[in-house]
Amino acid sequence: MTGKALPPEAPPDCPLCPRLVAFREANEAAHPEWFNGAVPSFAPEGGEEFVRLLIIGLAPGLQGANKTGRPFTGDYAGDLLYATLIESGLASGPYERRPDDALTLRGVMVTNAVRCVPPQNKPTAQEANTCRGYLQARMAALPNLRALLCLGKISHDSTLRALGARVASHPFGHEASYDLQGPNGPLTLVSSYHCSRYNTNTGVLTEAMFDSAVRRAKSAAGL
Ligand SMILES: O=c1cc[nH]c(=O)[nH]1
Repeated sequence: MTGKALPPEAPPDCPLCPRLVAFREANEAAHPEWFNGAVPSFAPEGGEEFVRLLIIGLAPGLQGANKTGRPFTGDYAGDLLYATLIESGLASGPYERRPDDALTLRGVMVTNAVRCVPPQNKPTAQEANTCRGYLQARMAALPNLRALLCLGKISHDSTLRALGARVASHPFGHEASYDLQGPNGPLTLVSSYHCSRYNTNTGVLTEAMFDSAVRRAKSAAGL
């Protein structure tokens, strides 16, 4: 943690993680037309007060959210995430891999544990710690938040720490679910294997498994 209170959204040119700033600058030089910044959370229709479920990914993909500026937009993980949200009634299409595609979320916000793209898709523990202040502020700014869906172990662990809960007492697992205290009242945390192409290609996560985790989180959120 930085020790300093952070706002719910990072400025696009957030300076907190030197390695991520250097990576951003290299990406900017190579692809000036890309977004190349800390990616803001994707809010539902109606805004923050309508958010009952917060979906927390790992970090922007280089050619996905880092390019388009919207979480999970433009890469395989987003294809699966947004198709599943549409199927379960938590979003309305079309999802077309671009931020102006008119996709709308219903009662759900999508964010990331780390807001800037990391090299090789792997944030360091220090980067997750530093970015956690934004996640804490993000949760605190959602007055009607009831449930969290954490995609992958890094998101799961970072979210537990953001809530002041012990990681060792709340092990990660697919559809692991814990009742915790959030900044604005009780929260149910549901975890899922990350919806990455790697996990679906290797059979770690099937579409049916992902759908089931999303529906569990939807139900916990009362949506
Ligand atoms: O975790 C992820 C993966 C892809 N895109 C994101 O925004 N987050």
